[in-house]
Amino acid sequence: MSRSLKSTSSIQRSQPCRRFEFSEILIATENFDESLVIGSGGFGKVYKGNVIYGSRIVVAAIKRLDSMSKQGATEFWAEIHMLSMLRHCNLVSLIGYCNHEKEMILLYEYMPNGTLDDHLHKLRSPLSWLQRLNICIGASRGLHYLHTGP
Ligand SMILES: Nc1ncnc2c1ncn2[C@@H]1O[C@H](COP(=O)(O)OP(=O)(O)OP(=O)(O)O)[C@@H](O)[C@H]1O
Repeated sequence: MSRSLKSTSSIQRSQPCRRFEFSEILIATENFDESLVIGSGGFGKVYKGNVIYGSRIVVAAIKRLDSMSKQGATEFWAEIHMLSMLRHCNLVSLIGYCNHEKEMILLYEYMPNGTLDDHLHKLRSPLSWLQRLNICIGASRGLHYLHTGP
């Protein structure tokens, strides 16, 4: 997910991606309560939950690998290795991960404004052309950073 629709919170550049205990994930997701599911993708369900990060409590999007997913350990570790080195204001930050027995869980900074898809196709208030232009510029900056590196 790109971060063209900016959130108000931001993860500090200096904060590294950290390993979370499974017990922390269970608390944050209230034992993977369905009421906290905010979406679902190729990796699995995504939950919204509060976690302790550094000295703060932050809202996280918590992606839990589904055993039926075509993605697996290779994609999980690749995501951690790649995203833990990258920080850019137009990319969603990976804040941590949890690997416990067969559980593979990724924690990202929560984006409160929804997805670009929501704004283009689902929400009632249409984006202005200026907003669309700024989204294109932000996405391009994020992509440029991914191509050229930190
Ligand atoms: N950081 C986030 N903040 C808020 N909501 C998120 C975040 N990440 C994912 N979501 C929600 O979960 C849904 C699924 O996201 P996910 O990234 O798993 O799937 P995707 O974007 O379809 O990508 P893919 O299927 O290629 O993994 C999104 O559409 C969005 O609603």
